Amino acid sequence: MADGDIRRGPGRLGVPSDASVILSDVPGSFTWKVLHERHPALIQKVRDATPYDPDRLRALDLLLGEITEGVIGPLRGATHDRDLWESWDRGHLGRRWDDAPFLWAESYFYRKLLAAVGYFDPGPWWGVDPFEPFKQAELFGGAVDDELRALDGFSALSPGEQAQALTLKALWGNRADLGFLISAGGSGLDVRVPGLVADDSALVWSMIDDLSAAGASPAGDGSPAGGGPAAGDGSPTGGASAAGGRSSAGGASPAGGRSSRVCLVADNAGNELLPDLVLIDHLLHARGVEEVVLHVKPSPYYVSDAMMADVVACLRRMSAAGGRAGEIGGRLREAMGSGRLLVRAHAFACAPLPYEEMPGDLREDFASASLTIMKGDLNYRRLVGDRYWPPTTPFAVATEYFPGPVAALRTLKSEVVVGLEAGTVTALEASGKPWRVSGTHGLIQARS
Ligand SMILES: O=P(O)(O)OC[C@@]1(O)O[C@H](CO)[C@@H](O)[C@@H]1O
Repeated sequence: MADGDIRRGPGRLGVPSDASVILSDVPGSFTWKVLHERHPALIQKVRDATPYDPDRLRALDLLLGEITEGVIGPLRGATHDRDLWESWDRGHLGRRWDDAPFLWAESYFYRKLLAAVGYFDPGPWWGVDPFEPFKQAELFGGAVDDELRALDGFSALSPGEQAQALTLKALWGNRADLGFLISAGGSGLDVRVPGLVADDSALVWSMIDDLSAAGASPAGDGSPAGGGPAAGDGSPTGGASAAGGRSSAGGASPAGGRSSRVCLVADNAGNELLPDLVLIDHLLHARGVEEVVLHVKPSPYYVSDAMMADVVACLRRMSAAGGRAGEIGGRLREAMGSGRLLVRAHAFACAPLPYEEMPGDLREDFASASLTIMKGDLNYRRLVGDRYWPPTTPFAVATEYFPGPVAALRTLKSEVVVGLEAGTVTALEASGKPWRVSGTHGLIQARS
């Protein structure tokens, strides 16, 4: 494929021709720095965090050499996902890392890092998560203690305030991104800007309320469960048992034949996954949603991306915290046991491709959901396409291909953005701040 073709990417309905695919080939640019500064720093951190043997250390050195001076090399040896990666290659093997799409190059880097540490190889390093030390430190840090304790005051909020608080916790939890923090350095991220650059939260909650209203109340008393962020029961402890929610919502078909089912596509573990789980509990327990499917990564990815092991660790952490956090953790365990909370780890979750290219089974999963909530920056890039979109391109146009209602909760940590008002773009540009990539700004976007 010629360079021009890589930039243009596959054609898309409704995509302006100037929305070129983001590469990393401009020295000093944000994407170039991710490949040339963040990834080498991460290799060093991984080396320091785990006492690897000489073979693993040599492999990490080779990877460092490849990403700094070499071209994109193939996966070596017999690996379980060779066929997958062959199908995901778009002619980038053998090219310079900088010349592949940024999304492709980053994803493949994480796969090669797992190869270097022997994560998939039979032997002593099989299944040893190179990012586990960082995730553990975060999960057992004081910030998580504070967040879990804060749940105790939650029931004092009005239902509308609860809806707002849950959404914002889940949104800003996305700042807990250990890969991004490597670039941010010891001082951490700059202070967040509270006003969102786009805020479709009212639409999100009205979609959720539609689901609830189509069934009976989660309390099983026949009263409507939703009514917007400011209506309904809303209390995480005030609803019915799991069985009550299931029977009430199960008979209805709120969205043209869809069942009351929400997919949440998780991003980071720890301080992001915890509020996601609290939100899920709220949907199941207080909003009458029948079933939630939580999508996680099948293997370590982008440092802190959540896997099944992280879901289990968060539930244990909640239970151990006691109080309201413990209650929520207990209900979520029950929901997992009864099948109302399903966890999926689809291979495509670690694919270097936009969701537009998702396989049929994943498409069906999202198509059968009344709402899919995409968390985080990488999911956003994959949802709308990792391109230099004109920022006023409507979110609905960029997600037109998606097989069902979809919402995005994201802090801005990369260059792509759509769905902004022209005035908002003007004001953000006038600020002179790196608002697209600093992790200080957030958005909630949705289309029904
Ligand atoms: O998906 P997340 O955790 O919100 O962010 C992933 C991320 O750290 O990686 C990319 C740059 O390397 C950006 O999309 C973003 O900064």
